[in-house]
Amino acid sequence: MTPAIEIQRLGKCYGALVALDNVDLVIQPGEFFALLGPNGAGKTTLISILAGLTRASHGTASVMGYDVLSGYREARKRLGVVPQELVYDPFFTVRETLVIQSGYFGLKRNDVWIDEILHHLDLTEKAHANVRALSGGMKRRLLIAQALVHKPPVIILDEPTAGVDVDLRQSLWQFIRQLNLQGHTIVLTTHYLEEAEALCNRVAVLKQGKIIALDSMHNLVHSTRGYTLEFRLSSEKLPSGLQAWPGKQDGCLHSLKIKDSSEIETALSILRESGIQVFDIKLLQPDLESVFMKLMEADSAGSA
Ligand SMILES: Nc1ncnc2c1ncn2[C@@H]1O[C@H](COP(=O)(O)OP(=O)(O)OP(=O)(O)O)[C@@H](O)[C@H]1O
Repeated sequence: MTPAIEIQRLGKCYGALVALDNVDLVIQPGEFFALLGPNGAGKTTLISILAGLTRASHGTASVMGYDVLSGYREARKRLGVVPQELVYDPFFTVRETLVIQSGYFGLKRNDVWIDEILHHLDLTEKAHANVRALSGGMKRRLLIAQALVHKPPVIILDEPTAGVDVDLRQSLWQFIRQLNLQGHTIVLTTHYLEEAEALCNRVAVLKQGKIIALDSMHNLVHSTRGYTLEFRLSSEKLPSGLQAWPGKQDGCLHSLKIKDSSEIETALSILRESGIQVFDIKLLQPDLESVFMKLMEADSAGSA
């Protein structure tokens, strides 16, 4: 099967700064893929190279088998990119913007699809409004609509929900999920890790231009073994039986790392016997955020 995206030994330098450092990555058709990383990791640079907006210093990148340089037009036709920055032409209405964008891809009769996108992005009522009169969140929705006018098989969303309210986020994700179920490949960058965790099947974590983790979402989230038992006590001091357990403390709020359910039992019986009152108790499962934080810490320790 031709990969949706194939990147080999891709590098990008801005003077002495290495923004991408020999990145290899293959994303298969139909994947819902998360490209994560802290600010400045190189996500937008990678996306710009795929969209033909930035030239790589070395290496190759292709979209649905078309090289982004030598097969630029074919690659671009198959890719829809929602950019992070709000860029728009203030002189047109929402609908005109989408008709013009369709024209770039040689699509003359695209009204039915444009209506459908406007509906899903809750922009139908704004179809005839001038773009400059839209709120920030609506402008972002229009960017998403623009990226979808040519029904590209591969869709890259760079921080699509920044500044978008909760209601719209839900309907936006529903729409993107539906596109994914219809076979579109989705690549998402976001700093909302719970969104990535809920939506994506596979994930790459970039840091300083390098991929430091690449796995299925399930494997990555469960790569951290164990749970955290969090409880609020009547005392700042833990009973002596628990003092040597790994964990941390913030006043009367204590978090203990535990391996399995038998340790929950042990911890609770030690607390009961000590006579210290327990006000609140929670068992926290590992999530993408905790794994991400760990990866960042481990990598900094390794590179220090
Ligand atoms: N045009 C440019 N000139 C010089 N340096 C650049 C340029 N574009 C990006 N960089 C640098 O390249 C590195 C990667 O930036 P990039 O925007 O790709 O990161 P990012 O992962 O998208 O970050 P964010 O999450 O903040 O959007 C950063 O150190 C950035 O300062």
